[in-house]
Amino acid sequence: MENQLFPVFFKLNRLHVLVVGGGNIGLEKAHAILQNSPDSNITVVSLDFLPELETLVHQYPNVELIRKPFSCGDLLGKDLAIAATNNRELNYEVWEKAKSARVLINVADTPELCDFYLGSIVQKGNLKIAISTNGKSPTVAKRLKQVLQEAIPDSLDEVLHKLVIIRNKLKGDFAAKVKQLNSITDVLVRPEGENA
Ligand SMILES: C[C@@]1(CC(=O)O)C2=NC(=C\c3[nH]c(c(CCC(=O)O)c3CC(=O)O)Cc3[nH]c(c(CC(=O)O)c3CCC(=O)O)/C=C3\N/C(=C\2)[C@@H](CCC(=O)O)[C@]3(C)CC(=O)O)/[C@H]1CCC(=O)O
Ligand SMILES: NC(=O)c1ccc[n+]([C@@H]2O[C@H](COP(=O)([O-])OP(=O)(O)OC[C@H]3O[C@@H](n4cnc5c(N)ncnc54)[C@H](O)[C@@H]3O)[C@@H](O)[C@H]2O)c1
Repeated sequence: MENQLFPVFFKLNRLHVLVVGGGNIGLEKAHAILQNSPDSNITVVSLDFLPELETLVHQYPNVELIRKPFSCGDLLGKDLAIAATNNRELNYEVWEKAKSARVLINVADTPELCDFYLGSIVQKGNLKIAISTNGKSPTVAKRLKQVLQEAIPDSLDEVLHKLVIIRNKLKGDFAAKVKQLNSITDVLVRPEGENA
């Protein structure tokens, strides 16, 4: 198997993310997280911050910026960390400290050190699709996201809403419900032109 990554969907309003570095990459990662999870708890520790990061704080109350050099105490109480400074040795040090604190870490300039990658994300209402190229080409991940964003009809969210109603109305045991739900949604995978 080429890509052995296992995608998960974090509830970041219940977790706390540390970002070390308030430059371009720190901003990009914080922004990507907040686009998806606006209630994320994020602490950014950095010597200085891009003005865009300072603006983000006003928009997202659960984001805090702390102007200081990184120290291992910054990892206390954090669940995930992103090392995004412009100093490779320092990013390595953040990685070492995160590993001893058992905090999962993404080191933006060193994929080999990453416990997890951020994905390129398609959003259609309740539907979310995360794309990874196994770290090979984030640009291709971004392009594929654009293709899928266009290709998936907005009406799919209505389908999801209707299925919640149907799911709650179905009678019978678990197996019977699964059977009915599969039969109702069969149309989604039936080749075009084929009748039921
Ligand atoms: C998906 C996305 C999520 C996000 O960050 O939000 C993401 N990168 C995005 C964009 C992007 N990043 C880069 C470019 C420039 C062109 C290019 O290199 O392609 C572009 C494109 C652009 O900005 O247009 C440069 C880059 N990225 C990494 C390195 C280091 C290296 O590879 O060594 C370097 C080189 C630095 C240098 O050369 O100095 C590493 C990683 N970037 C990942 C994710 C992880 C792998 C994901 C996967 O498995 O595919 C991984 C491994 C770790 C991580 O960061 O989590 C986001 C798409 C946003 C969207 O969907 O719109
Ligand atoms: N994963 C990705 O998507 C990706 C994409 C492009 C670049 N990169 C890599 O990411 C790295 C960061 O790039 P950038 O453009 O964000 O750099 P940048 O210069 O814009 O930002 C670096 C930040 O690190 C902070 N910093 C420096 N020393 C610190 C310390 N001791 N404690 C706390 N903060 C400190 C600085 O204050 C600054 O805010 C580069 O090595 C680059 O190669 C990764």
